[in-house]
Amino acid sequence: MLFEIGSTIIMSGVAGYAYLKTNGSPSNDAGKIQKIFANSGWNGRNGETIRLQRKDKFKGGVEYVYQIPLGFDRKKIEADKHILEDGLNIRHKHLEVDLYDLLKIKFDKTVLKQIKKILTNKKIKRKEIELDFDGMLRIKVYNECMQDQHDWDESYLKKGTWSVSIGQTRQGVVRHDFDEHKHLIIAGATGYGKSAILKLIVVSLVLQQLDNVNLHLIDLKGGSAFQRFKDLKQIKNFTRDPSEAKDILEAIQKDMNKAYTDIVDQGFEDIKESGRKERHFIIIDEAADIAGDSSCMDVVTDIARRGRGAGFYLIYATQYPSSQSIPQQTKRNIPSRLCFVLDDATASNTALGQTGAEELPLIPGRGIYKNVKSQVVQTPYINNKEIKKRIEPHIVIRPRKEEEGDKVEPRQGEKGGSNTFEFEEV
Ligand SMILES: Nc1ncnc2c1ncn2[C@@H]1O[C@H](COP(=O)(O)OP(=O)(O)OP(=O)(O)O)[C@@H](O)[C@H]1O
Repeated sequence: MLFEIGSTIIMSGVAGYAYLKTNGSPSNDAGKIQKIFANSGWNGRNGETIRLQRKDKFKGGVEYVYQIPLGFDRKKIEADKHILEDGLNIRHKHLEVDLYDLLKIKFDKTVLKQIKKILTNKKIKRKEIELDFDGMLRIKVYNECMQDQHDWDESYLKKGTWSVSIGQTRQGVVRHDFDEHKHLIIAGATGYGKSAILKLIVVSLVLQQLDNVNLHLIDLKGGSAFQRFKDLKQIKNFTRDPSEAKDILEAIQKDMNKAYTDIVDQGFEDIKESGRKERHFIIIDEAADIAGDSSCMDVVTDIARRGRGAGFYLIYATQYPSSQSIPQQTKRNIPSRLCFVLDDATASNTALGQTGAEELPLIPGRGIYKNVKSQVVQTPYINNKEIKKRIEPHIVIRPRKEEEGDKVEPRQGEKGGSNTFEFEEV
């Protein structure tokens, strides 16, 4: 009986598979792509269509290489990539079950369970695509979604450098090298990973450049994400109070001016050429809260413009990207962006200079990192327990206010000792 049910299902599966193959219906991805291009008006000016040149299989997907017609607007397709992705994920009346999956079925009492599993897997799998242009249009179709969490470990560090891991793609780790690309704007709706990546950047900088990194943390979000860092010996300024932000920014600007003059006076073009080792990071989390204060924003813009040469790098995070929270001049001086999901295309355009962030899946840590080119990444995730473990050896117990006059020297924190700092877990 079981055998009969199983073999009937398999035979109808094989028949369905053969039907789809011979019928030439656009159940195959190449056919679907061609149809989507025609229906979306993405073809060339005279209606010329893209032409499939090659189809290469790789592990986990297929790459389709197309010749593109004259007048083809690649920006339009990049912006509307989701249309292509949605089209490829439209299901037919027949589920596109692989013949290979059917042939793997074992005829025992679990046969129905196995078939159900194959069909369920098929239903929840979503294809994702990547686009590339190099004279040809390359569309990589992946059979499965990107992994939705990458736990951070020490292998993400690159000791002695200013290059920090910012994301993971299918091809590997994506890094932001602050000495090369300098400042960074981070945007994203609440709850999708801004604080998490800021914490990871702080931890990475501390562990990679223990003696050379100077951190200025301006945490205006009202939460306590940065609180755990405030007693690190690398912290030069820390505030959660918007009214203190202006004084701190002005003091940083003064130091930046001095560093800049020293470097230029010594005949160097920038800090890298001067061989100086120290760098300053000004990290502002919720930048929108100081956006209305023109004196603060003048300093921010000045750091964005002149900080690169002096080794003063800005990391500017906001959940409300608008022309007010990210002024045009600041934006122009910060080409690197990391953007998590945003409410709409306008916000994506403001933060990223392109649409797309509004179409990201609702997965914490999923973002678009844009430097020279933009790519979808999953930011590595470090939890608070791991952060505590990593930074604890670098905590110093600072003198309390009343002791300051007595010039008490800061002491190094000891693991498990009486100086162990208490952390607030958020
Ligand atoms: N890269 C990631 N991988 C997996 N989970 C993540 C990642 N980043 C964040 N999360 C999860 O999402 C939660 C919210 O992240 P986070 O606090 O960074 O958001 P946020 O954008 O800063 O939000 P808010 O602005 O409200 O503080 C985290 O507590 C964590 O559980």
